[in-house]
Amino acid sequence: AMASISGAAAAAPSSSGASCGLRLRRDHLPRSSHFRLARPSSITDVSRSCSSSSSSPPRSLSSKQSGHADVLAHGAVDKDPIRLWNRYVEWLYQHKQLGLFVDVSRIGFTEEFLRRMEAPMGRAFAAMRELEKGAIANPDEGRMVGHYWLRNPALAPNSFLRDKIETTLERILAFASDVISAKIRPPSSPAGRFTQILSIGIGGSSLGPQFVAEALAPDNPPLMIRFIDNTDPAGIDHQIAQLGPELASTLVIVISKSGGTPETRNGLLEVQKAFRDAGLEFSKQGVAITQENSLLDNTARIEGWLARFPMFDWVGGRTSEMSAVGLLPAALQGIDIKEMLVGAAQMDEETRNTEIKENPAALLALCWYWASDGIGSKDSLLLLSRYLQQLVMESLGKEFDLDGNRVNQGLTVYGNKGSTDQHAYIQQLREGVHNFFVTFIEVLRDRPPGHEWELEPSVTCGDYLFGMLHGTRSALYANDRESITVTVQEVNPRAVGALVALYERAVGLYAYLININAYHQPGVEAGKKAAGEVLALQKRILLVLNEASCKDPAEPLTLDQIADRCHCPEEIEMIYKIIQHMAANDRALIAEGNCGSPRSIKVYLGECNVDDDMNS
Ligand SMILES: O=P(O)(O)OC[C@H]1O[C@H](O)[C@H](O)[C@@H](O)[C@@H]1O
Repeated sequence: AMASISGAAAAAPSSSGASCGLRLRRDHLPRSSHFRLARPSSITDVSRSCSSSSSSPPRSLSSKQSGHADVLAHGAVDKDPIRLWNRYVEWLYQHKQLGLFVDVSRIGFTEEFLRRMEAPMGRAFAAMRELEKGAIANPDEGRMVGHYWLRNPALAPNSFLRDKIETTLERILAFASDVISAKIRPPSSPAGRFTQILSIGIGGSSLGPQFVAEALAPDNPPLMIRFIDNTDPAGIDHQIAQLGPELASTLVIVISKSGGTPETRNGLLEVQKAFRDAGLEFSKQGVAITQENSLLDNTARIEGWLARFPMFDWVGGRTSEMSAVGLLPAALQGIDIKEMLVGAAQMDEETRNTEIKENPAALLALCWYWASDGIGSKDSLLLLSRYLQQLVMESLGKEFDLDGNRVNQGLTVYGNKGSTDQHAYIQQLREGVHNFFVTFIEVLRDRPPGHEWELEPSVTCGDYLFGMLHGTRSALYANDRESITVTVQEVNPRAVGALVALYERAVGLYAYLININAYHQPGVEAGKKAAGEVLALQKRILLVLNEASCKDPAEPLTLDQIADRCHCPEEIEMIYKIIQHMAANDRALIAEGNCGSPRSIKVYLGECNVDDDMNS
């Protein structure tokens, strides 16, 4: 199998037999540094199955931004095949134990660039060493950053943390084994065992498990997993409907580091209702993964759920794949989680190397720096791009640097898999806006041994995928589009662990190069806060409408009147949107007039609510 990533400045990984793409985009040149950026965006493309390769489209530059044209057009790349081959051989990185290769030869960095980067890279290595020793590497949240300890507990800064990591891992293994062997079983399952997992979580509490399930779960896992990672009622209903009577055999894993994320809470409440409706006892089938004493943890404890596993303050959501968040669901699907940890630990070891050429994460970080954007994709690695999207964009997309300067940093990541991208957006990558770089994730073994067959003389389905990846790589390069290629032998737990560790480290090093905090996400809060305000406004609207509807006769209100009585005339557009949404969902609210002419609308409630429970 193979995978590919395409883009201009950054890169992303993917795993076995399919292709997947990611794209990294930098919308602003790093003002904090004196290094010139080649291109402001990137794509990752990973491919593994016979169906494809992928990447995503680069950011288009406005005419104003095209002032960067001089930067973007930093020259045609070297196309002399023999010089390129020499460059390939000179820069090819190989991790012997892991069978993993990184090829940066198609990124056109120069010797001079590397010399200039030596000192900043040295500082990044030093900062990373401090981080691993337990420094407060996430300064404004005052937290340590300890995901590297998860795969090597001996590195944890004290024995208390070490014990916690080790005990949690033992508990995960024991619990998974007991569930699989039906020692732990649901009370009223016809199958007499758990056969399904329903995972409820969002962001870092879902993307890693989704990626790993897609990449590594066997075709017939001991427990099948499905995900609720949104607050979309139709999506939730769909998952529950698909489970049908198997709800009685479903282990529900609720994952939230904070334990208070509204989407996750909503998913839990919806699923608990489905359990009640089916006459099932949720607590006998529920598991929580969250920080100790969070709202979720307390709920699970008070309700006596089947099990609780900890998340640690010092592990960020987007780097939690090797914590209970990623390991418990994986173990329950029969995935060898110890192998994942070994792969990650081996990659960690290698990415501590201060010799840049021997450090694949440093190579990636430098390429991102040079090109400043990237993407990748594949089939079993399909979800790698989405996983990396959060890892890269939530870590690197920052308004301010560590010194408080406004820098508006970031790399945009998108991607898909294999030839899928070939048939979608490669056209633009090769010929359109030139502000990206691509990362191909190549998987050498495209089918398990004994299953190969030639669908035409001398050619397998996997050969096609291979041809598509390398054809795309060449065709892009011929048009000056740079790429990185990460190659793994096959998609197995060790390789997936290694890829996760590789990209975690590359993000960490790159963040130091551009002097930003990769471990906080202040920008995420703004949207959450605004969402809360929308819900509060909806409650106020309902109170105002109720008051008017209780008059005799009921008094229909225009949007202006509602806004006025809510004391927020500036929110009139949001009031219109809220009423439109409630009317579309038959919420006891009657809107007369034409939605296309909002000023004509008059609204009242179907009935006056005198018992005042709307106030509660
Ligand atoms: O795990 P939780 O606390 O529920 O958080 C889930 C997600 O919430 C926010 O969106 C954060 O920005 C993410 O980093 C996090 O992964």
